[in-house]
Amino acid sequence: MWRRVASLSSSISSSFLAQTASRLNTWESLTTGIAQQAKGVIAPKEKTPFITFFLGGPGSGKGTQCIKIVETFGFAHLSAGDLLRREIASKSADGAMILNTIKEGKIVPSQVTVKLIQKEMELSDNHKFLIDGFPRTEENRVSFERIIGVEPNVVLFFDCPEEEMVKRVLNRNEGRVDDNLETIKKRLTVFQALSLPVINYYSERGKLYTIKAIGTEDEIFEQVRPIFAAFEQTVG
Ligand SMILES: Nc1ncnc2c1ncn2[C@@H]1O[C@H](COP(=O)(O)OP(=O)(O)O)[C@@H](O)[C@H]1O
Ligand SMILES: Nc1ccn([C@@H]2O[C@H](COP(=O)(O)OP(=O)(O)O)[C@@H](O)[C@H]2O)c(=O)n1
Ligand SMILES: [Mg+2]
Repeated sequence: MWRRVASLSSSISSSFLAQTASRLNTWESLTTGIAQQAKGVIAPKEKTPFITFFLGGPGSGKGTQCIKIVETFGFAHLSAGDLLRREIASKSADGAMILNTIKEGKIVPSQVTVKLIQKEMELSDNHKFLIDGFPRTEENRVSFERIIGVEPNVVLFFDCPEEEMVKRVLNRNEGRVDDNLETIKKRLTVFQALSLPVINYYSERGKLYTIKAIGTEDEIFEQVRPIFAAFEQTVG
């Protein structure tokens, strides 16, 4: 189980800690754990999380490359879109709202998406995360930082011409309600207006790696692989 502990990370939010602690049953068990570690009774097991955001327009190949990174480097893959679609399928209270938002090519309120990501991170045994299709807006970005309390280590941007993205999405064949020309056009507008500012934000902070997302899947992976290979020693 991936855990972050206050004494090991001052940046973690109190709500995240509280929820983590409740999964460990009580605050007492958490603080006892910290005390034991401090005394060297047990070796610390917690690893600092390593967070990667995969950004890019619809059909730019984010999900495809995530699968390759999982296979090669053992990351956990959290697709924001998949988590939202799972919520629709589970007929949860937010399901109808999420479905309408996706059909319209708009962005689901950040609170909803971040909570789903948070739950997956907490349940994961892994400490290395590929967060795919998130953050898609500045609101997404700020909400993640506020609720999860951490920033990404690395951000990848899959830069793909619109024409190619449209072609790929129309051929995707996964039965998605948003893989039609009308919704794709809306999604591309949303991407330009709301997602590009997030990409620029990470570029200004020196965290962005731009991938030329044209070519075969393997050719694109040859751009992606060295980024992760370079971090492999430090990530663990
Ligand atoms: N390099 C590529 N060349 C051609 N088609 C691709 C490439 N990478 C992915 N695809 C296909 O394009 C579609 C969209 O890819 P996907 O990984 O789902 O993109 P995203 O998650 O960015 O929307 C899928 O059908 C996928 O198989
Ligand atoms: N951070 C996110 C990610 C996806 N979504 C919604 O889910 C849809 C599908 O996202 P996705 O990541 O599966 O899409 P692709 O880029 O893989 O085509 C988006 O168009 C949004 O409607 C969202 O609202 N917020
Ligand atoms: Mg995808």
